[in-house]
Amino acid sequence: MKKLKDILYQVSIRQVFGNTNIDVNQLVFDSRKIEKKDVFVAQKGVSVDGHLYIEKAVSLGAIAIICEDLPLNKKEGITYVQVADANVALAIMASNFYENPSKKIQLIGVTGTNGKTTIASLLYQLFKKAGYQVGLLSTVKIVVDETEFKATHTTPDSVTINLYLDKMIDAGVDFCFMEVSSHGIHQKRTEGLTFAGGIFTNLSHDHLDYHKTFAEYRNIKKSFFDALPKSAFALTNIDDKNGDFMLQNTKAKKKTYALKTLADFKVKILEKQLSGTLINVDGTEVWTKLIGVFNIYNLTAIIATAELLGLEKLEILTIVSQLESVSGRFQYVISEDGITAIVDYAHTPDALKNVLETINDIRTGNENVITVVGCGGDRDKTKRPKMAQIASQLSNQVIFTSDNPRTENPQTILDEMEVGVSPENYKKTLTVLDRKQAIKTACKFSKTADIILIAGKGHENYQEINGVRSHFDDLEEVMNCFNQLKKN
Ligand SMILES: CC(=O)N[C@H]1[C@@H](OP(=O)(O)OP(=O)(O)OC[C@H]2O[C@@H](n3ccc(=O)[nH]c3=O)[C@H](O)[C@@H]2O)O[C@H](CO)[C@@H](O)[C@@H]1O[C@H](C)C(=O)N[C@@H](C)C(=O)N[C@H](CCC(=O)O)C(=O)O
Ligand SMILES: Nc1ncnc2c1ncn2[C@@H]1O[C@H](COP(=O)(O)OP(=O)(O)OP(=O)(O)O)[C@@H](O)[C@H]1O
Ligand SMILES: N[C@H](CCC[C@H](N)C(=O)O)C(=O)O
Ligand SMILES: [Mg+2]
Repeated sequence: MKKLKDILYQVSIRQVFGNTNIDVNQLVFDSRKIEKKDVFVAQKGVSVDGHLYIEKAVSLGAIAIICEDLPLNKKEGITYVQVADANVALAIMASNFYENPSKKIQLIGVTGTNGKTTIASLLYQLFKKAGYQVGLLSTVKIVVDETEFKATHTTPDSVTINLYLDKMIDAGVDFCFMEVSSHGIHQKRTEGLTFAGGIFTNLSHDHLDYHKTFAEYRNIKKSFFDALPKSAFALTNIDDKNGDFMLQNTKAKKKTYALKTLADFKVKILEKQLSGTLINVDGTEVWTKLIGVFNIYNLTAIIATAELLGLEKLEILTIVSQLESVSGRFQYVISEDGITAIVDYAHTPDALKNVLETINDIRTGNENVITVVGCGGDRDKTKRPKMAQIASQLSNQVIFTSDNPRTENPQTILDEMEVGVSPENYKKTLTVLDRKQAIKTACKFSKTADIILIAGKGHENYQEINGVRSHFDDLEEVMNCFNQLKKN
């Protein structure tokens, strides 16, 4: 058992009622999960206020309450601690509770609009192949060296982060690569962690429902670099408009990577094919299975990171040529009749544009590009017309369909997308609400050499409609269609 006073170390406390020299069981922020002797941290959430559940937590056995606003009725025998910021307090307490695992590991955070999962997952692969024990906290999964766990968020809550970092310490992990989302930074999920390095990928339109303005979104990302310690490195994509801005106030060692601008780490693209890309790294030619200029940015970031973490250049380049693409990121299958289907997680305007430009770059000429795309419900609505315009502009045919409608009316989402299509592209577009049928339609429309892009859901193996998640897998669906075509 841990003492409450020990896990409160370095928390900014306003007032204490009761004894802090008490044994506590777990640190919990959801009253529904409270057990005897737990500490309940009340967070002012996005949809409800956790302070409303203080009494419930006490009735279920909580022995201490951490909150921003003290309740009027305090119960005898319960310790109440008023803190300046409950999210920050939770994160610091979570680090203390697990005895600061981030200090015992080389923790690298990856932030930016797109590319976080790709970079973190490739770094995981690279360091595993180099013989290290490695950890990964990503949108797709959490990995403690070789044991996989389900991920629910891109950046989990601070208790979950520290719990897995602690498991990593037990498993002898040397390096952990984690995605740092803007929600994560804003909700202080990464507060109090000791990072050995931070990587910035790029910044473009996303989450403007949550952050309201682009400047606010950008400043949140920057605050991650502002908080890095002097001992860490801060690696930025200097070709990105905001690459420089991110490192303006960091104390960490500033490092840059680029394909175009002068930078500490630079890579040149020599040849692009559907099977991979030939690159030049400081005079050495390397073949990679990764496709698309955006992925070469990701690759440059991982080569730079591996060097900054002390790996030998030759070893890095040898491993780079063996890296496999990440699931649901430009993952492709080719049918027996020679139709290519690409499944990609592009769910932002910039990502969709990059993927379609990549396809147009590697296509040979006469084939058609047929895109199946939708937009998620309960997410940034302003992405919708933009993504529809990009899809219709850069494809020969587009089928708009449902992504994860969540609690929204799927037809409304499609209507909001269609507003973005310019008149000259009207005839290219079609709406098929049901995603399975939309994929089938794309297959029916295509002939030998055509390319079908199924965008937005990548690795996801579910579709969320009205709070219910049913099994759905874009790759599985398109492969079924290809098999059906074969039979007919
Ligand atoms: C919008 C958002 O980020 N919401 C996150 C937030 O939830 P919330 O603030 O809405 O929580 P709430 O329901 O209002 O509850 C407030 C507090 O009361 C507590 N509570 C609530 C009910 C109750 O009966 N008892 C109780 O104690 C809750 O545990 C919570 O502490 O805090 C929760 C606990 O940490 C998160 O699970 C939840 O993620 C939701 C599920 C979510 O969908 N988040 C997405 C948007 C997200 O975070 N995405 C980013 C990636 C985005 C990207 O880069 O693409 C991510 O990092 O995953
Ligand atoms: N460096 C990049 N620049 C622009 N687009 C990219 C880049 N890397 C990947 N993409 C595109 O973005 C999609 C998502 O990539 P990835 O999953 O790596 O991003 P992410 O930042 O982890 O996203 P999320 O915010 O959902 O966690 C890919 O499927 C691809 O279309
Ligand atoms: N991390 C992103 C993923 C979006 C994926 C897309 N398929 C959707 O459901 O909108 C989000 O939660 O906004
Ligand atoms: Mg991700």
